[in-house]
Amino acid sequence: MSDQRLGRLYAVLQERKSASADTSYAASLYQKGLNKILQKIGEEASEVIIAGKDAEQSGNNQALIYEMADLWFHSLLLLAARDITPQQILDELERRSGLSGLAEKAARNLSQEH
Ligand SMILES: N=c1c2ncn([C@@H]3O[C@H](COP(=O)(O)OP(=O)(O)OP(=O)(O)O)[C@@H](O)[C@H]3O)c2ncn1[C@@H]1O[C@H](COP(=O)(O)O)[C@@H](O)[C@H]1O
Repeated sequence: MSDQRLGRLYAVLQERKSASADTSYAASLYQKGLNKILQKIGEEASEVIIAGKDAEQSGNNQALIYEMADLWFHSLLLLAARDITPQQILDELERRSGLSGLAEKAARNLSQEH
């Protein structure tokens, strides 16, 4: 299943914390700091939006798949930088399963009022 592959990539990204920025893209971003990683996520999210609109117009999803992979990669890098495991995100999604998105949103709004 794909989440095993995400887990393997996450493990590589953890290892890259001690790698040289000259040989590792992940290491180069860690060394630039969290703000740089967050900036990359913003850029990749913008590229996903553009690719999503293009996919709707052209009927071709290829560029959207490519840009989404970049966004997932940089999101995994952020998780690794903060020592959050992919499993913790899957657990949060699991916690929400069986609950309508509308009901979940109502519960969120209630908890923000308190
Ligand atoms: N899956 C990826 C992956 N996806 C995207 N990218 C990089 O993410 C960058 C995003 O694209 P941009 O167009 O924004 O790149 P850019 O213009 O070079 O970036 P900036 O100079 O603007 O920062 C590119 O440099 C891609 O190579 C990735 N880099 C590495 N991996 C994997 O991560 C692991 C660790 O990689 P290293 O740290 O490089 O060893 C390896 O298993 C790699 O396969």
